[in-house]
Amino acid sequence: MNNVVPIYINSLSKSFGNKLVLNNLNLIVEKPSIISIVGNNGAGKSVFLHCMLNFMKYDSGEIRILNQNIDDRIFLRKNTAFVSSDHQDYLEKLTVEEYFELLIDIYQLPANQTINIYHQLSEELNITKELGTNFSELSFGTKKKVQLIGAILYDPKLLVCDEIFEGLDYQATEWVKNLFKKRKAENKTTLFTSHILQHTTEVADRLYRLEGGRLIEEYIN
Ligand SMILES: Nc1ncnc2c1ncn2[C@@H]1O[C@H](COP(=O)(O)OP(=O)(O)OP(=O)(O)O)[C@@H](O)[C@H]1O
Repeated sequence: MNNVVPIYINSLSKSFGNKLVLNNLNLIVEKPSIISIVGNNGAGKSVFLHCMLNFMKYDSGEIRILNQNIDDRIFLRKNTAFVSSDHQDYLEKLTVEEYFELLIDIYQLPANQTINIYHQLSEELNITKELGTNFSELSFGTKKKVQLIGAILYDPKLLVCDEIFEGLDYQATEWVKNLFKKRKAENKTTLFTSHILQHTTEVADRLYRLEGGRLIEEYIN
């Protein structure tokens, strides 16, 4: 029996000064699935994802990912991946290939096999020419592709993507949707934010709107 709850968030609050961004927000994802969050600019989607993955401090609430409290940051980093909407500070000065090599070391992945996989994925996503380029010099969409490939290499149980479809071409968009579905078939959870409702409704099992600092479930036809 699978008792692992991918996401459990109870009464999460976060403010900046006197500006309350997350207001007793709750989210329970009880089984591997594809979850989407939409919301207006400034609604708090990115702040929510950063708190959830312990990249940002929050004021109060309880967050458990895959049954573990997020204070266990090593567990969190091993079992989750974050594809940010624009940059990843620690990546900026690495080339794409250096980043993938670093992941092989950190996650103790089988080197030859993983090198073959990232070359294959780089071809599929049309970024082979960028393997020697510094992350900071890549285009918006390419940065997302690189982070996605990095995530696939260590195959986390929870993949979190911020504004994933923005900046991706048609082919990459379809590729990402297939990736999310494949992950679900393998009992892994994906949570993504997006402004593009069409992609959201095509792929998500559950859709939430972040509004007034809380998540409100919307129904997908
Ligand atoms: N480090 C920070 N310091 C102060 N305010 C912040 C900080 N980060 C975010 N905010 C504020 O929190 C609110 C939510 O921002 P957030 O980036 O989470 O919105 P979002 O829903 O992701 O928006 P978008 O769709 O435009 O990306 C905004 O009002 C923003 O100005």
